[in-house]
Amino acid sequence: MNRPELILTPIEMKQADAATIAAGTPGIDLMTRAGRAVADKAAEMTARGGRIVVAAGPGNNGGDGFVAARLLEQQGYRVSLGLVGQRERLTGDSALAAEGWRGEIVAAENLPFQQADLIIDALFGTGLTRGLEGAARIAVERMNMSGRPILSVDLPSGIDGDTGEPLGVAVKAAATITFAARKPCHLLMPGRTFCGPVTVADIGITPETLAATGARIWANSPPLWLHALPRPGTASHKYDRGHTLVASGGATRTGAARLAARAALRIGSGLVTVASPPEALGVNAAHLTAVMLRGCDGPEGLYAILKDMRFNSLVMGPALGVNANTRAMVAVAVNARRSLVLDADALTSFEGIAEELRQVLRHAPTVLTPHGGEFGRLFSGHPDILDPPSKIERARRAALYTGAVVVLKGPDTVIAAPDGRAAVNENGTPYLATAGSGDTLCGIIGGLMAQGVDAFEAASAGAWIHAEAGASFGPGLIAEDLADLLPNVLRGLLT
Ligand SMILES: NC(=O)C1=CN([C@@H]2O[C@H](COP(=O)(O)OP(=O)(O)OC[C@H]3O[C@@H](n4cnc5c(N)ncnc54)[C@H](OP(=O)(O)O)[C@@H]3O)[C@@H](O)[C@H]2O)[C@H](O)CC1
Ligand SMILES: [K+]
Repeated sequence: MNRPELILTPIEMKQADAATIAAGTPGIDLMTRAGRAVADKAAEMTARGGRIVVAAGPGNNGGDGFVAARLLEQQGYRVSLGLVGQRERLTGDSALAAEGWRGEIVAAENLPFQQADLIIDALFGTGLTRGLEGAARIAVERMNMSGRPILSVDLPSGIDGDTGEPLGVAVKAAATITFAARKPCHLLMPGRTFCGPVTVADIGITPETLAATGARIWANSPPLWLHALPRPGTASHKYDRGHTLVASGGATRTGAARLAARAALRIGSGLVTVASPPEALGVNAAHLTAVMLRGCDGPEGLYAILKDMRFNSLVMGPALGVNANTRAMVAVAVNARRSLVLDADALTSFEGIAEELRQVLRHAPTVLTPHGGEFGRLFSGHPDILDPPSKIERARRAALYTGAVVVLKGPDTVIAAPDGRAAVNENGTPYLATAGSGDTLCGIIGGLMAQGVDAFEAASAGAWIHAEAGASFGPGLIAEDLADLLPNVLRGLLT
């Protein structure tokens, strides 16, 4: 199986860079390999003899641009190069790289972008510290307005490598070539949409060196969790595959729990039961077949059900109601020490009192699945959690604070564990933004935990599988479809 794909933050990348140099590879060699990779990619995108316009910045990103410019000219391209800043101010490896460029150097904002067959954006990479102003800003605006394809070196200039946020104006690239590993901005929104397809070039920094930085962010894909997915043995009994309990809302709010329950069953939970308020038993019974049904009158009812130790995984929140009753049910669930997924109303019931939730959560493996709005409500009054500009950091801090795995949903769903591990999902589809989609996701995660999958792997696998199912259907998707798309996704993973 492939290795999980490690994502490096700009700081970690600099550490890996420095460690490689300290181990004997000169920095200019790394830059030359990086520049060669850029030139190869540019040549792939442009017919021989075409016109390539390179915009170089004052740091090493610009150095990569100088190397690429030289190599492309040697290959017969007509290359123009422009610089932001003074040639004499270049230092270190980028000064060395600039020495290899014998052509003219113009001011970057005056480059003939309109006439380019390809623009190479080598203005700023991982060293960007603030929004672009002056000549750099004008150069980026002109590049974007030219309508010509742009290849960004490392990342689109103007995008923050850590967060994926534009710090002002930013390059809209047709493609991006990065080095050694992807950075968070290549996966997180909106950065991902500025990059175009991203190629990772090997410049001789080993996977061991990357890992030695202590990097703990991964692209969420099967190599991260496939080993943990349950595979029933020939002697498996349904009780070996766990029993998921899903709490239903009142008589007019029962659909969400059934969506979660069906997904839990499809993902392989041996048994699934909906715990329904007495007044909703009729409507739930009318719609359930393989999923079982139990009457459950609030916290006391739940306490009674959970005396049966075979219920090993609970899903609570979808349409459960935002109130003290829900809070009390969460407390009962947590005290029963079963695996727990809390979503929607089970989170919003703790609006502004995340401390109360944190107190109860210490007891059991728990996954919280908020979308951005629920996250903001739950942690209102916690600027330390809500304010970091990186979505990964926000999810991590929430995980650390609550002791739970946090799935912060969106087109770039981030899954974070209290120990600092984080995964970023990127296989979703906008069609998943539909009513009931989240209910299905928490059913999938609960169903995986019922089968003994650890919280972080269950949440990561659940987010990926859910997105894959949605993407496989595409236009017209409704939440009712999702559970029945799971077998096909599972077949692809397990056979
Ligand atoms: N990672 C690797 O293994 C390799 C990476 N390479 C390339 O190097 C860049 C990172 O290079 P670095 O020099 O650290 O950073 P940048 O080139 O991105 O930018 C730094 C310079 O830009 C100035 N700066 C920053 N923000 C702005 C701004 N908004 N406006 C104007 N100037 C700005 C900064 O100056 P300060 O004033 O902030 O001090 C620097 O002068 C990486 O992205 C790769 O492309 C290697 O070539 C190969 C190995
Ligand atoms: K760039």
